[in-house]
Parts: sequence; structure tokens; C-alpha cells
Amino acid sequence: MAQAHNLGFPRIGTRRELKFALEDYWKQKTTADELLTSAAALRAQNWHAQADLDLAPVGDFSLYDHVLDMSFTLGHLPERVQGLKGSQLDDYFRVARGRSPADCGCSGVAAGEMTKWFDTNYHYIVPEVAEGTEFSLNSQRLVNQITEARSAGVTPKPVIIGPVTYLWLCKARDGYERLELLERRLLPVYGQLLEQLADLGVDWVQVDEPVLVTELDADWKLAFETAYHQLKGSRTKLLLTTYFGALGENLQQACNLPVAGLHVDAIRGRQEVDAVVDWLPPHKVLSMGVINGRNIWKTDLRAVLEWLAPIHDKLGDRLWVAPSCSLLHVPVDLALETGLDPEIRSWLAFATQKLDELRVLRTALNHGTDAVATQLADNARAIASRRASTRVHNPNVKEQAQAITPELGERQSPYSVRAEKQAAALKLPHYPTTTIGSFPQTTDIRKTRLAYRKQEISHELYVTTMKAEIEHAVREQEKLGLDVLVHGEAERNDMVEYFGEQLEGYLFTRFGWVQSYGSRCVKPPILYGDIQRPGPMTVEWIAYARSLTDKPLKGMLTGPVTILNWSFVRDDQPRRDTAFQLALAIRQEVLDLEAAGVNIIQIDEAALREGLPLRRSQWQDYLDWAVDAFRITANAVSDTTQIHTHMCYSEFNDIIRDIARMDADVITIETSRSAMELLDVFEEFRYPNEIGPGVYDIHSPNIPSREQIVSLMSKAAERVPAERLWVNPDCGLKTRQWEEVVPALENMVAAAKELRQAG
Ligand SMILES: Nc1nc2c(c(=O)[nH]1)N[C@@H](CNc1ccc(C(=O)N[C@@H](CCC(=O)N[C@@H](CCC(=O)N[C@@H](CCC(=O)O)C(=O)O)C(=O)O)C(=O)O)cc1)CN2
Ligand code: MET
Ligand SMILES: [Zn+2]
Repeated sequence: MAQAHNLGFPRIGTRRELKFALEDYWKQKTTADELLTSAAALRAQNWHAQADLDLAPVGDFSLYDHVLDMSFTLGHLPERVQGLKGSQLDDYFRVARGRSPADCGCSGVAAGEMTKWFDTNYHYIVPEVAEGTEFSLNSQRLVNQITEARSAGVTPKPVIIGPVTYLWLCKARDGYERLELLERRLLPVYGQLLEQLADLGVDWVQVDEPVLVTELDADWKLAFETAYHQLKGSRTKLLLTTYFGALGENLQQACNLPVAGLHVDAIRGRQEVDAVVDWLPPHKVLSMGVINGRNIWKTDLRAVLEWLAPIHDKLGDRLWVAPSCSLLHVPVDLALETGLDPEIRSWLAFATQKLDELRVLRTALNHGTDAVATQLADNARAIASRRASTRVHNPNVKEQAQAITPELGERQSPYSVRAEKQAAALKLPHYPTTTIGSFPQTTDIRKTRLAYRKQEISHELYVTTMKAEIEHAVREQEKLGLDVLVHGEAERNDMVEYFGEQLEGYLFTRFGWVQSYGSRCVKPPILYGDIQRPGPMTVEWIAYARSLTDKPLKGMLTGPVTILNWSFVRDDQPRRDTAFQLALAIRQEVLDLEAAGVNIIQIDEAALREGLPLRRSQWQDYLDWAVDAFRITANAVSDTTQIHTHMCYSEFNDIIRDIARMDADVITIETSRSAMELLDVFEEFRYPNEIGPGVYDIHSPNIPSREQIVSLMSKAAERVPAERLWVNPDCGLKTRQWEEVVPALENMVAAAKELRQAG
């Protein structure tokens, strides 16, 4: 029998129960026991939804982050949290979120660095290693959950991050070669873990090794040999699990490692499935990820069954079916979306529906298509409806996109000319201070938005309340003495969803939440058709802020590449074409803002870097069209309009030329956690335009001191001429409280004054 299994299920809950349980616990509204009870209830619910699968994932659930969980399983915590008072749970959240001195009875704990999980919008806590790092098994969480899973009636398949991927995710201090830890330090602990799982009667363990879809140096390829030969004696069967892409040149190695089975991403790696079938030794299971775990479109089940039939004939029971990757990256359940347009709704599948698709595939493989004739007919109707729908195609938009020429992306004059004109117009001091856009999204703001959405308050009251918030943000910034103000983004639920809601060709959901990090979620809008801007989207709010102050004010937009990368987008045309349609729409918004007297405009491209393909060989093609899309959006303005862009979690070493080609007058980037090292490349490359290196880690409640900021900026001034430096936080302040923001920005403004005097 072909088996059906799942790689991971969303843990946030259909109504974000985990988010609320966590935030109540952090606010000390509930106890640790209450938090753990809520978490157990969510796990039980998830297993219930997967009970009839042949194997269900265990250990995919996490209170904050599954990489941090793995670090705990390996007894691998940063030194700075060792030996503090409190429980393991306290330590866990200290690493996740950082802690102020009062909370830990110590001098404060810096949060672990957070970075994006491969090419997704999920962020994990980076494990830190150095020479002398040791690991020791702490398997309690996993062991307990296996027991729990069994009592929930499922056959547990523990999920762990494989040793090579784990080390690859680690960041080493002082240039230490982290692979040195593999053989003697790390693998023995993995060995013990697998022994324990075998003792518990576990049949299969899912060992996630997604780095196998990236280009690996020889030492990393060798690490796979070392690792899996050393773990070969394990009494449990290992399913070597790869996802987020094709195996490429790692294919033969992945097929031949001494494990019992291999999972491949048959969506992104479709073209190499035949080669995998050929190469796979005859005793191994092949798990094919045929349901897309990265988008929300229904699977064309008939097409998949036709494709699988000969493979099933060849492999028989050795063929398993699964989603391409963990379902962490899609919303939980479409059933909650009762308000959606019925036609478009019929094209969609969220995590729960994807498991239904999996069941249909299993039944069809094992009992023939007649056993699921109705389901297959329904599915075929939906697929045909989407393909033929006139709502997807807009000839006007296609025509405009065809007419794009390189001139559309050219500014009037080069940066040096623009910079002079802008300096004359804006009259900013050296080390100008600004923020990245958002100010705290308070409970009041969110409540007002909810009340408006539920039609409990009028449009007028909503607008007045948001304008009052904008005025509040402007007045606070004036009091702080910031040089370039922003309107604060009170009216935006999210920097991408907000635009999705207003553009034609987009659909948005009510509960389509996906975890971004910890308790924070996003609701990616669904881009299903050609994109058109029906009218101005931001002008009313920003022009209002403009009218409130004599200070320079920066208008705020999200760029096309970020909108693309943080939406669920169509799979029926290249991403590039969608990006250009978005670019044309946002370009009109830029011009409308300029016409409304907004002479500084920031176009956020926070996700430009994360959209890089996992394989370097595909980078340049992506960068070429991504930067073109930005240039089309930004560069229609006159010389005196100053264009800013912002990027977070950015390492620019390899893409600095492309960043320069964006030609933004000012770029603000995250640097505070990496102590300005990120600027080295800007220095080496002699990046010509202005830079605002972040001086304040906005992800942590800790408040940076004036001295810290001066010291960071002095490091920056060693690398970039002071005349081209700006002073700003790492990112937007929407997740912070005003009580944290005000003292932090006071210190930032004071630091800038000190720097001006010193300079
Ligand atoms: N799309 C996206 N990706 C991103 C970022 C980003 O800003 N956007 N930033 C980086 C880090 N990731 C982040 C992701 C989310 C959040 C965040 O703050 N999310 C909010 C939700 C934002 C939102 O859409 N809020 C809505 C809905 C609010 C809400 O929860 N309403 C409740 C009720 C609210 C109440 O009673 O308090 C309901 O509808 O039931 C709104 O403001 O309108 C959260 O999880 O809390 C922050 C950073 C990288 N990726
Ligand atoms: N302008 C946005 C903000 O300040 C940029 C955020 S980047 C994730 O929130
Ligand atoms: Zn940011």
C-alpha cells in the first residue's frame, strides 16, 4: 500500500490560539501551566486532524521556533542564559526574546539572532557555536510528545532537524569552522537521541536536511557522508527529508546515503523525479512531495495521479505521498473563510484541505480512481474554472506590462546631482535621524480596526480615530526632535496585506494566518489575477501627516518585490511578470504622493534578499528583474524627491552591485545585531549613495543607551563617510510599546547630537 504522511502542521491554531496563549503568558496574565495546557490542546487538535494518515509528525509543534527547540534538545544554549534563576521555559524565552535585567536578576540577556528560514517568511533563532561548544541530550519534549501523540491515536513519526542542516544553521563566532563540531560533539548526541526513539518503539524518524537543495561545498558534502555513516547503526528508520527545491548535483548523494527512505520536493524538483526513481537503491522508500506546501492553490489531482501511476507501478509499496514541505507555511483551514468569493474560493486549499487532497491521492493509488470519483470530478471542475476564468486576465494590464522599456527605470540625473538638489531643498543636519515607518500598533488601534471591519463603527469614526493616531505619532516625533518624520502606519494592518486589500487582482482572507516568528503572524494576501490600482491607496493618510508639520516628512510604501514575496502568488505566470505588474501599480502611487507634496518617499524592499533563489546559479536572473521592478516603481520622480528604501536581515556581500543598481538615494538596513560588520561591503564597494545603518534592535524590548548608539555609529563612520550616514532603528517599531520607543529614540536623537558636535 502507498502510504500518506505529513511533514509538519501549522502550530498557531485556526484562530491563532497559540499567539494569544503566549502573549497572555508573557504579560503574566496566565501561568506557565496554563500556557502548556493550551499548547497541548493545540497539539491534540492537530493530531486529530491527521489521525488517519499512515504517519503523523511529532515534534513539529513549537512554542516559539522549531530550530530553538532542536537547540534545546541538543542541550545547546548560549552561555549567557546558563545558570540564571527560573525554569527551562524561562531560559527558552530568554533566548527567544531577550530579557531586561529586572526579569532575570542579571545584567540583561540579549535575544538570539533571528533570521529567515530558507526562502520563506518564517524566522528562526540562530544557534550560536564557538570552539568548545558542547551538546548533551535533552529529549524530554520529544519523548513526552510521542506519548501524547499515541494517546491521540496517531502513529508518531518524530521530526528532527538533521545534524548537517543544524550545523549549517549555526553561526560561529570568530571565524570558527563549525563543521569541526560534527563528528565528536554533535553526532554522538544525535546517536543517543535515535537510540531513545528506538527504545520507545518509534519506527520512522523524519530527519530534515533541506540544505541538500542548495549548492554545497565539498566539506559539507563530506559532512553528509560522515553523519549518515555514523548514524547508520540506528534501530529506527530514517527518512532523509529534503524540501524547498530540487536536489540538483546532490541527487546521487542523497539517493545513496545509508538511510531507509528519501523525501523529495516533487513540486520544485519535478523535473528530477525520474532520475531519483532511477538512482534510488531498491530497498528504499521514496516519499514524493506532490502537494505544494508553499502556496494555497488546489492540486490538479488527475494530473498528479497520471504522473504517479508509472512510478507507483515501479515502486509499489515503496512509494509514499506527502506535501512538498511542512504545512507551516500555509494557513490552517479554508473552512473558516465563509466570506470569500465562491468562485475563487473553489480554487484554494489550505493545510486542512491539502491533507484531504493527500487522502484522495492515497485512496486512488491503493484502490483505483473509481473509489474517489466524486472528489476527482469536483477537483477537475475547480482546476478548469481557474484556468478559464476571465477574472484572472485583464488585457489592459497585459498591454501596459508589454510596453515597459528600460527608460521607465531611469532617474532624471545621477545621484551626485540629485544629492545636491535634495540637500538644498531639505536642509538636513549631518547624521540626520529618522525611523523606518511604523510606530506602535497599540491594542486600541487594532480594536478600532476590528470594530470597523465588523461594521460596529462608521467609516467617519474610523478615519478620525486613525488620523488622531497619525497626529499623535507626528507630535511625539516632533517632541523627540527627529529630523525626518513619518506618519506611523497606524492605518495599516500589515505592510503587504494593506496593499493587497486595495489592488485589483488580489483576494484577502479573514483567518489565513501564517507564523512569521514566535507569536507574530502574517496574513499573506492572495494574488490571483492581473494587477491594477483602482485609485490612490495611501495619499489621504500621508498628505494628512504632511499637513500637520513643517518638518520633512517621509511617505511610506511597500515595493513590488516585497509585495510579491510576501503574498501567495499565481503559479500560472512567471513571478517576474507579476512583479512588473505590481511595479506599474506602485509607480502610480509614488507619483501621486509626489504630486501631493511628499518629497521624501520610502519604498520598502524588506523581502528583496529573501526572494533570492536557494541556488546561487539562479541569483542573477532573479536580481535582474527584481531590481528592474524596483527601478520602475521608484525612478519616475523628479531629482528633488528623495527616494529611500529599507531592507531587514540583510547581508549584502554578494549582491552589493544589485543594491547599488536600485539607485535609491538612501538605504536603511539592519545592522545593530551584527555590530556594523555588514557595512564592510559598502566600504569595499565604495557604495556611492546614503546609508542608514540600524542602531537599535527593535525585536527586543531592551532599550539601547546613547553610548551604545554613539559607539555603533562611530564604527559605521569608520566605514562610510559621515556625510552619507543616517541614524535610525533597524526596522519598524510596530511591535514595540510607546514606553519602550520613546526612551530608545530619545537616546538615538541625543547620540546623533553628540556625533554632530564631535564631528
Ligand atoms: N508581511 C510581513 N512580513 C514580515 C514583516 C511584516 O511586517 N509583514 N516583518 C518581518 C518580521 N515579521 C513580522 C510579522 C508580523 C508582525 C506582526 O506584528 N503581526 C501582527 C498581526 C498584524 C496584523 O495583520 N494585524 C491585523 C489584525 C489584528 C488582530 O489580531 N485582530 C484581532 C483582534 C485584535 C484585538 O482584539 O486585539 C482579530 O482580528 O481577531 C490588524 O492590525 O488589523 C501579529 O502577529 O500580532 C510583525 C513582524 C518579516 N516579515
Ligand atoms: N515601513 C515598515 C515598518 O516600519 C518596514 C518594515 S520592514 C519589515 O514597519
Ligand atoms: Zn524591516
